[in-house]
Amino acid sequence: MKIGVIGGGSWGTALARLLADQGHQVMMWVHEPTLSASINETHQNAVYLEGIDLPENLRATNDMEEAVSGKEMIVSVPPSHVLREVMTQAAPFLPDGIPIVSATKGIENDSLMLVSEILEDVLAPRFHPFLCYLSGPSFAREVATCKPTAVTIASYNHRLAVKVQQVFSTTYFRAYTSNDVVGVEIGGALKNVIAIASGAVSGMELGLNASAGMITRGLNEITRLGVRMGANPLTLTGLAGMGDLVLTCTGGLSRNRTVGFKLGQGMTIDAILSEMNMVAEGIKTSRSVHNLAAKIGVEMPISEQVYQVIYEGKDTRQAVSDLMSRPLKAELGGWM
Ligand SMILES: NC(=O)C1=CN([C@@H]2O[C@H](COP(=O)(O)OP(=O)(O)OC[C@H]3O[C@@H](n4cnc5c(N)ncnc54)[C@H](O)[C@@H]3O)[C@@H](O)[C@H]2O)C=CC1
Ligand SMILES: O=C(CO)COP(=O)(O)O
Repeated sequence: MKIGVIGGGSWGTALARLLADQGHQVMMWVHEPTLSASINETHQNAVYLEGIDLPENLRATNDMEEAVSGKEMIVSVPPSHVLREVMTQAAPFLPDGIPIVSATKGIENDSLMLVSEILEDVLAPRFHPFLCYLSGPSFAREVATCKPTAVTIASYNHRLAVKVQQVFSTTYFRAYTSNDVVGVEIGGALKNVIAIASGAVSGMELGLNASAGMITRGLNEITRLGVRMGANPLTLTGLAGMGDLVLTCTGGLSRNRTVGFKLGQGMTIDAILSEMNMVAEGIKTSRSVHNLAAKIGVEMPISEQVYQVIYEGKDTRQAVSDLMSRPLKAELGGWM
């Protein structure tokens, strides 16, 4: 197949490499003008996935038309804050009737839209039946080094999900299908916020009990929001929910966990961001969740503390103290 990948960050590059590894002709659109030339010359993405060799049938371009027109499948992987802008640029060149696979995780700040809602906003209705969402525990570097990985592909269109599942699955990459788009999206977006909290717990050296408590209560509030928005709670016990939450909260490769760890050690968010060239989606998502939870009346105590630490400069130890002194309650209240 001829496949276009929109977004040449670490995840776009890892997915493009996976597809090229299967023999497909892959053209990857990258934002930075100098990066496309360097990828084509060196067959490495030195900025976002250093040290990984890329096959010759993976090419990069800055020209959106070249990346999109004439393709038989599109993979959309920009960070969520530029997704609307980038896919608006791509829309005029999209061929009709081809799968559009989104792998971005996040919730848009001002509109509070999920990635699926942004894409449906930007793309004409005839493209909507061809949208699907790939999510789950999948560090780019591990996928790029062929480590066994399992993900979920969600779509309202079951036949499309099965088709895309077959295109992506390899001996080391196993995709499951789901019809729960909202559940898969909420899991992927919210785990990044909880990973910041979990990293902060480690940065403050609060111990393993606290980490396990944070992950479990994090899953509780993710499920509460998901169910309110129409998700199947079982989706949130699956790969795109608990799976990705555990990976991101515990894995050293997580950018979100690293941001939280540094906050827990006392660094300011500005200082942390000044040394990062990659995205930690949980930073912006915590702001969306703060507004979304207030708008629809869902209690999200951990996400709210992450918001206050990042956007209001609250001390991380005070945040933990505030969480521990909330009114006592039953474990399974709220979403059952
Ligand atoms: N890296 C990973 O392991 C995984 C990432 N994801 C998700 O994939 C999405 C993309 O993240 P990564 O590939 O990790 O990105 P990254 O953090 O590796 O790189 C940042 C990306 O943002 C792009 N960018 C920055 N400013 C831009 C602009 N103004 N216009 C267009 N593009 C711009 C850069 O070109 C680059 O592609 C995120 O939603 C992330 O949560 C999902 C699963 C795994
Ligand atoms: O989404 C991811 C793994 O599934 C990547 O997590 P980070 O963005 O925290 O690195």
